[in-house]
Amino acid sequence: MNKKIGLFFGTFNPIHVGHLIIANHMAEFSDLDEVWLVVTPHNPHKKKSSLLENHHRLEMVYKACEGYEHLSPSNVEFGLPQPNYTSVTLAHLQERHPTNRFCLIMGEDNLKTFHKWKNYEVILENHEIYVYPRISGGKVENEFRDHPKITRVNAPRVEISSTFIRSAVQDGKFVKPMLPHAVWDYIKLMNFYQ
Ligand SMILES: Nc1ncnc2c1ncn2[C@@H]1O[C@H](COP(=O)(O)OP(=O)(O)OP(=O)(O)O)[C@@H](O)[C@H]1O
Ligand SMILES: O=C(O)c1ccc[n+]([C@@H]2O[C@H](COP(=O)([O-])O)[C@@H](O)[C@H]2O)c1
Repeated sequence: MNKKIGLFFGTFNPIHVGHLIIANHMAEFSDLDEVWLVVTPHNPHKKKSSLLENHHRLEMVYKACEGYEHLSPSNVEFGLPQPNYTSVTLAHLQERHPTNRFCLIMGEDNLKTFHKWKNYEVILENHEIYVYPRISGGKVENEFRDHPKITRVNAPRVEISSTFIRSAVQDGKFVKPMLPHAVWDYIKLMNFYQ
């Protein structure tokens, strides 16, 4: 069956409620059939230090998606060259699942730097992008304004970050409401970010 899949890429170190609210909103309130949360081993624009191992980040995404029928974790980038360029991953997925239509889900912050991504023109030629609002500085390039392949989805803004959570856990703070329950329990059990 032809499915329209939204790909929500991230390092998810760890996945938090902000991510989950966006993924669920996209699955429920857009024309996407499913949302896949793709765990990225190495974002080309970020340093790899202080990252938990891939399988731990994936495990947390698994736990977060439990009970959400339309959300699935994906480890597709684990087997691809690093750093992980999204254009490479998209080409790989399209070849593996030729009948699916893959769209990118990104926050407005990422759209502002999208012109610096490798082969961004090719991505836009072959895929739609669903953008949700995020508070951030800078401006969206003119070429991406009113672009026929870019759709804005008015998802709620929840400004939580993984960086904040890592630093709070290290300081012994109780930040359980910012994380899916099972993710908080796993972080505590494994003594992550201490
Ligand atoms: N609170 C949030 N609401 C909506 N989108 C978010 C939120 N936090 C992160 N994102 C988006 O989710 C994707 C994955 O984010 P990522 O895993 O880098 O999380 P992060 O919280 O931004 O992490 P870090 O603080 O470690 O940089 C990115 O596209 C990012 O813009
Ligand atoms: O392909 C690129 O050139 C590229 C450049 C920057 C970021 N990305 C991807 O965008 C995703 C979200 O990035 P981030 O930093 O907001 O978590 C992450 O999975 C990265 O691999 C991809």
